[in-house]
Amino acid sequence: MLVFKFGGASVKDAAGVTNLANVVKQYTDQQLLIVVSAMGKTTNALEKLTKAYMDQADDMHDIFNEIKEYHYNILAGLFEPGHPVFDEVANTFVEIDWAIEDEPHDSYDFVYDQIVSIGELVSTRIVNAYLNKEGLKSKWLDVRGYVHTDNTYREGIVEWDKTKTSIINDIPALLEKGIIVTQGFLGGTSENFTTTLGREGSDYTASIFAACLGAESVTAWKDVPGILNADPRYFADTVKFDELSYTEAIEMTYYGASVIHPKTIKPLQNAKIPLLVKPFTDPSAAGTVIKEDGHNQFTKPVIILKQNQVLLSVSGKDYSFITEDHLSDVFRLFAQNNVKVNVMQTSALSFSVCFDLNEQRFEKLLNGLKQDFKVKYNEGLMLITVRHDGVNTIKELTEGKTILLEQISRNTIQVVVK
Ligand SMILES: Nc1ncnc2c1ncn2[C@@H]1O[C@H](COP(=O)(O)OP(=O)(O)O)[C@@H](O)[C@H]1O
Ligand SMILES: N[C@@H](CC(=O)OP(=O)(O)O)C(=O)O
Repeated sequence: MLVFKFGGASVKDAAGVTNLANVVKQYTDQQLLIVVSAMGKTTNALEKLTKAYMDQADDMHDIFNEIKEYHYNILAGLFEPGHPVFDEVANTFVEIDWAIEDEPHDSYDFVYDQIVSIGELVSTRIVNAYLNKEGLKSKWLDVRGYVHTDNTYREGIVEWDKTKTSIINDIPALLEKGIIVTQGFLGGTSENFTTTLGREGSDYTASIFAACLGAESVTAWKDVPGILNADPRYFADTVKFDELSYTEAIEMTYYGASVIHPKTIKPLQNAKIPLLVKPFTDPSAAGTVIKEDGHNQFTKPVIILKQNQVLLSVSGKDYSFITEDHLSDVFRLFAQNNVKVNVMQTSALSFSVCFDLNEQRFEKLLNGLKQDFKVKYNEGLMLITVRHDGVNTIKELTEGKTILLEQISRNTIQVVVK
């Protein structure tokens, strides 16, 4: 059996959904499980809605109406009026109406997951209905009953044993009957609350299903020809990798290559399942194959840019040396607030850490750190990572910029710049 993952870009409009169905039609001789993300930039819009609701902002209903409007336009491009999918989508949106009628709950991350998850619940309703309309036998599956997580909202940790048991118990028999369409990015807790797996986590969902089912391969259908040496949004002369090893792919995604979610590769590597990254605009193209013996050929350095970084330095209030005790206090606060470190550096009197900005978590982290340390920080920075022979590339990329932190290892150069 095959696992397909279609991301937001592939289903951003009615033409995208039609294209998805055309791709799927080429694989009707195979058992298929299809993981779908929210349409276009819906997750960003739902994040905005969550913030507006938590702040009880005046534009809360306008933001929500825009999200509904966007989906109803796509529906209108795909179905005749009166098709049952209109009601299915409306009923799914009603869950947000109910949620935002009440006073905001204390936990931002909990509310976030209950609201933001609607993006995938709606997109999969639309895709599933369209596949059926096109004569492809498919079934909508609520992923929250299969991908079980703990209750770390916005970053659900998958409970693998329980997840594997649920998937193996039901999915093979369902696949015998037809295609399965399910939501990426979502999980469910033991109390039946919705969690999300971290932004762009739908790739990870595909890998979870593939690993549990022993799939032949996973294909992530993207708006790029495959994995390139750099993000084509920022660099003109990119080259595509025909093959990559799991290890190189893990390193690239760990440093922030946003084409694949960082948690995706490991389960596939453990189960020896190849990951294909292919363009949804040209389904017969080879794309990139990530596999155990994937041959890494670096004709150009790999470049990874991470925007919206914070560089924070802590030092003792009494100018004392930074000791292991201090570091353990600092790391405890990072772990408690779910802030992941991208780069760190220690000197005698201070400890510097670079991480992605998440406003709510950052505020809590700062409050904690300020109890015991002097804290300085810069926001709005960029982390540049260059791998494989990147000395000249890093020089070019940092020209005219202020370097605030630099770290060099055998294969990798990282700089934080303003
Ligand atoms: N090294 C890279 N190779 C290819 N694409 C990359 C790379 N780094 C970043 N990207 C970006 O990743 C995007 C595709 O990933 P993503 O947007 O997460 O896809 P989707 O959400 O549709 O699954 C591309 O449009 C591209 O801008
Ligand atoms: N919709 C979620 C999950 C996801 O993976 O999306 P995409 O496949 O479009 O990156 C997000 O935007 O974070």
